Amino acid sequence: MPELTGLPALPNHADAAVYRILDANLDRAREGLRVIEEWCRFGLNNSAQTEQLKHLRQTLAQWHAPELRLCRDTPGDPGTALTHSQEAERTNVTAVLQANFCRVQEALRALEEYGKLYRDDLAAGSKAMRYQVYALESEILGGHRLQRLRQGLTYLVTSPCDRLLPIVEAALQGGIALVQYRDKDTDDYLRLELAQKLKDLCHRYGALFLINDRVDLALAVEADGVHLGQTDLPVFTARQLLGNQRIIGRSTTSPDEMQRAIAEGADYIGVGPVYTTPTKPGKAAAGLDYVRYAAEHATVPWYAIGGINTENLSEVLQTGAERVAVVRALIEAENPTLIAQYFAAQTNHRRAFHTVAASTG
Ligand SMILES: Cc1ncc(COP(=O)(O)OP(=O)(O)O)c(N)n1
Ligand SMILES: Cc1ncsc1CCOP(=O)(O)O
Ligand SMILES: [Mg+2]
Repeated sequence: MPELTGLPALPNHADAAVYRILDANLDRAREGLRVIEEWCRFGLNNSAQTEQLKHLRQTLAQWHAPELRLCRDTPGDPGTALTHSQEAERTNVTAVLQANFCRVQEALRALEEYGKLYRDDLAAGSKAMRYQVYALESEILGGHRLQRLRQGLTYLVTSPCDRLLPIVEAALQGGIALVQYRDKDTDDYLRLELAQKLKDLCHRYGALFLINDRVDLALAVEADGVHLGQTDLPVFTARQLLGNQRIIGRSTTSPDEMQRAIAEGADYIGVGPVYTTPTKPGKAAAGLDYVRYAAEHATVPWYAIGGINTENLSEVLQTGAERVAVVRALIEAENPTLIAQYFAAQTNHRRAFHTVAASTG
């Protein structure tokens, strides 16, 4: 590599290619940071995060030396014509943020690796910056997670079936806000693979993705959280493993369990089974009385669950629920999109009713 002092000699072909890689990735990282910065500034009104992102962009600009720009050859770059079909699919702010965090991290990794052939300080600086961006991602999307949890009204809990991915995608197209991967019997290596695919799918639609029972799997696939029953890990232990940025849900079947789950720091609770259900054989129904109790006493988001379908949904909503979780109603539906749309419309309508009722006293 040429000396960096004064005007550089023209680099040979391999060096020029490295310079072009560095040039392209410095631009890519800065552009991605700018997209994220705009949300911190105008969407979150968070001046500390906005400043941090601006500082990162300025550091990248300082690294962008003239000799790197000089090697740019945009018309001769075969990559400029390539677009990924998912680039066009940005259905909401979360999807935009996720895509841009990913873009920045990839660019920083390329800068770190190719930077080693250019300047050690650029390589080391890119590595340090990548860790800062990971931390920012969990801060921004983590806070965002709880916000999205509060907004989400419809929850699909999966059960094993041959066409799980297309069924979940169809439900997401109908507006499902959360998906929980629940599968008790499959081998772990297959669960890991499927969980990863489901997470990618959910995130493409801006839905939250949680894992049933298994904190280790949730960590492995970087899920948005876990759902734990009364005999699963304690919320406190899961919190130690998952930190504050991920969602922890807890099943409850009685007022005592509800109060304990809230005191232990669950971010949301399942309330049910409202009706007996073959999905949880042998489990007694907690009934509509418990739904009524939740409507009056729950201080965290809560999902009515258990035996809920299009026929009894209005009864559950009229008893006070505004969020519902279902397995069979969607997994066994002939048209999961239509059913999901129905659930989304009814729960939205109910929330609007509750909002008006609260504002008029
Ligand atoms: C949203 C939601 N609520 C309740 C449950 C039930 O959890 P659990 O009691 O641990 O039973 P399993 O689902 O593990 O059989 C849930 N999964 N999701
Ligand atoms: C997992 C779970 N926890 C309480 S009820 C239930 C199953 C709900 O399944 P379905 O919606 O098919 O009745
Ligand atoms: Mg469980």
